[in-house]
Amino acid sequence: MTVPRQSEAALPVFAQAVGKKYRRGWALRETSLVIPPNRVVALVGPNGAGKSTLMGLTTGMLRPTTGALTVFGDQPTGKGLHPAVSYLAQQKPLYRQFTVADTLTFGGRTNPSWDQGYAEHLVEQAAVPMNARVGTLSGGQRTRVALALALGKRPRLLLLDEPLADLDPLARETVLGALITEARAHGITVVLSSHVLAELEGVCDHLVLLHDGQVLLAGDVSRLSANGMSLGELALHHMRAAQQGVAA
Ligand SMILES: Nc1ncnc2c1ncn2[C@@H]1O[C@H](COP(=O)(O)OP(=O)(O)OP(=O)(O)O)[C@@H](O)[C@H]1O
Repeated sequence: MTVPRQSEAALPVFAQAVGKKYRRGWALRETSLVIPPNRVVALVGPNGAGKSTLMGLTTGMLRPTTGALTVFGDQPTGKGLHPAVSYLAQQKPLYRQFTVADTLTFGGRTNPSWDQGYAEHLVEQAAVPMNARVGTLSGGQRTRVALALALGKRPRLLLLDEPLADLDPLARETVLGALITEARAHGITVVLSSHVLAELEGVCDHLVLLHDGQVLLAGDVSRLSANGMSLGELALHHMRAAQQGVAA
């Protein structure tokens, strides 16, 4: 896959034959992948497929063993996130002793592109009290604060590693709805990893399916599912076929 250098700068993620080897073996092998702009991407695959590893390479927390990966044309340095990228880990690491207001102030101090008004608006929209300590919030409220922190940076790429795992079904629907509205309104590319395929249905328009450290399927859902399969059906069909060792 050859992409001119200039175009690479427009791509949220561009991976060329990327491999990542841990002591126990290869977590990702020869992975070539383009994540185009303005997509809401479902990053799916069975346990151990390499999803978190791909996220780690994109944030720069991990370095590739082989190949190269760029984020808007830049190789992640490992010295903090790319200025255009926000990352929300599953554990949503927030300071429990901080109030919500303190958390947003912290966001402002650590991000040059911080939009305080926008972050406050997102917290207010979620009806989370500004003066509440983070440690006293419910899982759903913490997720909304973590999202406000991630979006307040005004990222062009938002990485979410199983962000909804600790939410009840209603809160999942609300949080996803709010997230997608923001992403579409502001042209943010979102990469969402989840095992709950049903919740990605109607939300994600692009699919990256990993299996055993390799890309099994990647592309816009409308193009991949020519026979009308939903995103969930498509992913399950290919995962089953890969598990049985047959071509889908
Ligand atoms: N720090 C590490 N050291 C050694 N092996 C690791 C490390 N992190 C991940 N692995 C291995 O790399 C492979 C891919 O792991 P990864 O966490 O990227 O998968 P995943 O798709 O995110 O899985 P899950 O859906 O279970 O979270 C697995 O075999 C895992 O055991």
